[in-house]
Amino acid sequence: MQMPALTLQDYRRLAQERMERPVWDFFEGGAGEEHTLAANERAFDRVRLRPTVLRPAAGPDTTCKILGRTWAAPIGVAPMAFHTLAHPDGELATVRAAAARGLPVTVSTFAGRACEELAAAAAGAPLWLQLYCFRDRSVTRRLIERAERAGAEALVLTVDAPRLGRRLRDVRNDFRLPPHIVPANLDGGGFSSPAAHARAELDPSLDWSAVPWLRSVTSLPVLVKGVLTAPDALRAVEAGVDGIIVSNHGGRQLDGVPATLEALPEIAAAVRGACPVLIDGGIRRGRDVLACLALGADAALVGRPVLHGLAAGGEDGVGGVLDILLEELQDAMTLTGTRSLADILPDLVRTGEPW
Ligand SMILES: Cc1cc2nc3c(=O)[nH]c(=O)nc-3n(C[C@H](O)[C@H](O)[C@H](O)COP(=O)(O)O)c2cc1C
Ligand SMILES: CC(C)CC(=O)C(=O)O
Repeated sequence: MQMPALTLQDYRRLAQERMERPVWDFFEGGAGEEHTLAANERAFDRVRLRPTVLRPAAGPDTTCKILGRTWAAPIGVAPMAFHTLAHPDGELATVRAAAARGLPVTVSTFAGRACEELAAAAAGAPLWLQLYCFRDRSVTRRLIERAERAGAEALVLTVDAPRLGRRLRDVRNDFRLPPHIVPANLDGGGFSSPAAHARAELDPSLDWSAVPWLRSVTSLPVLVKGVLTAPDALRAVEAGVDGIIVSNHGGRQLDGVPATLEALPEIAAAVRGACPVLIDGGIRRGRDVLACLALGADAALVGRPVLHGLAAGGEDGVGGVLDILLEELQDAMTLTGTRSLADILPDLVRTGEPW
């Protein structure tokens, strides 16, 4: 009998057993020598939690409010292309699993399932759309209109990808999507090589004027994803964004940029509550979420582990991954004497040597 998966690492192993090597490499890989990719996870190994004892915190309140909506916990699913590569149900399974737990999903521009069916599956849980800006802005505008009509609640503009990073695993594998894997919310073709398609179609000249442009075509809140420094965070606030996602794209863009957990404190200090600050990259345990909040984030988004759950068991697998994170977060809150997210203050963490 197979042992049940108890950690996100268990799900990672289960997924690897099931996936073909080039697809695994596309999911897992990062840019260049993958130093930043590794640093994202390693940064959490330097965190030391400082519990407060004899402050009963059983059944801690994990709920949080982001952009006026209550999330069951400060945990969401980061946008990732082509969940259909991991499981035929793709994003439908992901959204169902997250929504059943009161958690939000950000759907990628390159989602493999239609945003209308995803919005229906979200059944009232928040659903956001991630945007890549195309050279042909009418493509982006049509995508926004479609998602808005379907019920998407916010737009997440990815700002760290004027060109796609050098993902050497994909280059070596000459990675191609199988013909049946296509972005369900985009028209046209030429999608088989994600790298070549991105190079040809995404707008390399995107600048801050994208934010007022988005405002002119939609009334949805706009977040920017991919900010790593305080000056850029301040520019984002000046541009009037509704939220900032501290992200290095899971180490897939520029190798050599810092781990997101390292970048977070200066950004949170600069933003000073002007808008929500979210983070993604390397979050693999419930207590990692606690560390993100202590260092200034309002919520944390999880990427690859969701694809691992999906590959291992479809909707149930994603549910399993999210349940582990939720239970580990409750565990960490109870054992640190943290009754609600308001109790999570910078003093909860110190930095030490990696475990
Ligand atoms: C397979 C894969 C596809 C991704 N696709 C997108 C995408 O379409 N748009 C985007 O903004 N970020 C994309 N990302 C980056 C994630 O949103 C996120 O920043 C990153 O995966 C978080 O790190 P983690 O995987 O360590 O949790 C992708 C990441 C992976 C692993
Ligand atoms: C299809 C790609 C542009 C999406 C992706 O792999 C990424 O954004 O990391």
